[in-house]
Amino acid sequence: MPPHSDFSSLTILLQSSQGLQIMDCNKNWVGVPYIEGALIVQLGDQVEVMSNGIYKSVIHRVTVNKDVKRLSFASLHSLPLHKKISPAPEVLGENNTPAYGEFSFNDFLDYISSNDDFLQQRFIDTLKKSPS
Ligand SMILES: O=C(O)CCC(=O)C(=O)O
Ligand SMILES: [Fe+2]
Repeated sequence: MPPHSDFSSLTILLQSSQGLQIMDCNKNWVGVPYIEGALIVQLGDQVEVMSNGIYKSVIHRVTVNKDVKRLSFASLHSLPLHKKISPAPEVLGENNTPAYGEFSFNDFLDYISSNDDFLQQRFIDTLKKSPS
């Protein structure tokens, strides 16, 4: 699975073997260790926007190999389809400046269905008021 962040608020994941990798703050790929029965919890784009970037949605990818069969169960938890999501006023700084525009899950679906290269540009980057 190519690099992406999840559109959700929270993703809860169970993997049957190693394969998930996350990108660290130095843009290096780090393997998530396989621990039998462990649930992996990832923050998604909705939390990054609601927290005005205090919490980052994790960029991740999955690698497999021909020798080991791998199953994963990903449960993505999201706000309702048309609910508008924007930075919470409580977390805005002194300047009261949101770093992201508002969006709904429906806006995300429109974006990926009308952009063939949606894996090249993350949806959340289109919401940022200034490039990072
Ligand atoms: O298979 C995995 O470990 C991750 C799956 C995933 O990233 C996703 O479903 O969004
Ligand atoms: Fe994912």
